[in-house]
Amino acid sequence: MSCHHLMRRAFYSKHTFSQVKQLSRCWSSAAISPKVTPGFVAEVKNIVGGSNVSTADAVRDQHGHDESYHGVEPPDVVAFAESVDHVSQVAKLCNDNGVPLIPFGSGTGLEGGINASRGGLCLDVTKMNNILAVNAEDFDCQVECGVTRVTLNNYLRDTGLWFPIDPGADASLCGMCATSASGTNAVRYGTMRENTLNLEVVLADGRVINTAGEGRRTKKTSAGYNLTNLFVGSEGTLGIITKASLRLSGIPEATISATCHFPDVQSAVDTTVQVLQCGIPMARIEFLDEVSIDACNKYSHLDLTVAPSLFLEFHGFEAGLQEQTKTVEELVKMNNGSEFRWATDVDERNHLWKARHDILYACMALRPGSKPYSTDVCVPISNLPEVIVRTKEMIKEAGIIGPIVGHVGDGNFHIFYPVHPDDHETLKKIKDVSYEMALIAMELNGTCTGEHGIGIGKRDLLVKEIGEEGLNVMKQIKACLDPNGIMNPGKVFF
Ligand SMILES: Cc1cc2c(cc1C)N(C[C@H](O)[C@H](O)[C@H](O)COP(=O)(O)OP(=O)(O)OC[C@H]1O[C@@H](n3cnc4c(N)ncnc43)[C@H](O)[C@@H]1O)c1[nH]c(=O)[nH]c(=O)c1N2
Ligand SMILES: CC(C)CC(=O)C(=O)O
Ligand SMILES: [Mn+2]
Repeated sequence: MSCHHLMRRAFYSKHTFSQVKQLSRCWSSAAISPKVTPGFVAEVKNIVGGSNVSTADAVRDQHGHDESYHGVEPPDVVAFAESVDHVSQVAKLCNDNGVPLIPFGSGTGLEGGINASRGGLCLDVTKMNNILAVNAEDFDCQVECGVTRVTLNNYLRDTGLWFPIDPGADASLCGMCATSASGTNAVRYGTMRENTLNLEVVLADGRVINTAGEGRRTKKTSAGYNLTNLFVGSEGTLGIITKASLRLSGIPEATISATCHFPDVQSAVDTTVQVLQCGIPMARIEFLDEVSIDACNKYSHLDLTVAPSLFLEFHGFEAGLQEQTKTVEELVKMNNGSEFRWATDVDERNHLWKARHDILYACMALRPGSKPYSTDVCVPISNLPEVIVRTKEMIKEAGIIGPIVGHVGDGNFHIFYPVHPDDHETLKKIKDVSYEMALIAMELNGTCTGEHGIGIGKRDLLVKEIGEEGLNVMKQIKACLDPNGIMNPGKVFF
């Protein structure tokens, strides 16, 4: 462990979140990585242009944290790339000088992925925001790394196509590749893994590769190793993704949303399993426990019954949907669920899903002034009731507030703990319960993260999940692609 790392660790363990935030600002006036010299900054300016480089505190602070509870760790310098050539030259410069290089998509991550724990250069790619091609007949497109999900969908509106992966946040599409994001539509449309056809990646030494070969954008390939999926979920530790070829889907002819509630968690999850077993191609099946529903009612002005609930969405042809909704209604009834509350008109549907996506902010409003500590585990769906019920017991025993929401159709769920950053006692309880929950998920053949990634928060869990040997192979791959260890150091592994 480097001296700098030890210093940081000691520092963070002794200070409150707000002190750290304040002090890291003072710190930030001095270079964290001694290799970021004025000469180095001048060379970066030569590459991307003076106006695309900043060492201002405000800019570094803004780039030193994501939407998670982790404190601010600003980089020494922020550079804005405008082309692949910029990215390639900056990578080579960092590599030659041993300067940490942290790719920045849009900063919506939830595991501290962009924190500059070891200082260095943050490469912001938001200016690379061109939609390069839409091949409507082939259901695919190619975008530069800074294009966000909402921008792409607005652009596609008149084509009858859309990009369905929806983490709620308006993340950059290559940031979504980097974290292997998914969200509410994954039960029907898959995750970033299934929807990425090819990536252009700049490696640590500046080389540029296309993971499936230049220009390839097929739905299938058996050509060699799957480099595309090596980079999906690599969290900026293997290279900078500069372009993505993505699969698109047809906008469904008809869409219906509904909510219903249940006497307990088990019946909501049993219903989900039975719906999937019947082969109903649900677009969304989201679980919200009674605490989340209460938070949603208050924050998003809904008037739902405060009970474990499902938010459902059906996509398809009008006639088919009638059959599907009828079957699901019957299954809900069989499991003692309530009547459906329908949301058929577009405004009503948007309001419902906005409320679901705003859950993070709704939960924080339960404790004004709090920050969100979010968790993310995924298990085989039949084990979902057990992990949720056991976690709820731990939450009750610890005396903390922990609303649960889940992409139940995938066996994936989150708990958001609204916590005051200075409340160490509660924070410790939350960390303990979260850790235990991840261990339970793994004991039940699950993973410690379904969609948010490892970042800095789950590094010790990764080795438990993958095993020493598996982790060693990951480290060997990293060493092969990034021998100087400059790519987002301190993320995914220690
Ligand atoms: C309110 C809310 C709700 C949700 C979520 C966030 C928030 C704020 N998320 C998480 C989030 O949307 C997700 O992590 C994004 O995919 C990250 O994209 P950014 O562009 O913001 O990456 P960001 O800039 O935060 O970076 C994330 C990581 O990727 C790396 N990175 C970014 N761009 C890169 C590039 N071009 N090349 C290489 N590495 C790059 C970074 O270095 C970092 O390690 C989520 N997610 C989810 O899966 N399901 C969900 O339901 C939700 N819900
Ligand atoms: C845990 C949350 C902050 C985000 C998320 O993944 C969700 O709302 O589904
Ligand atoms: Mn989620």
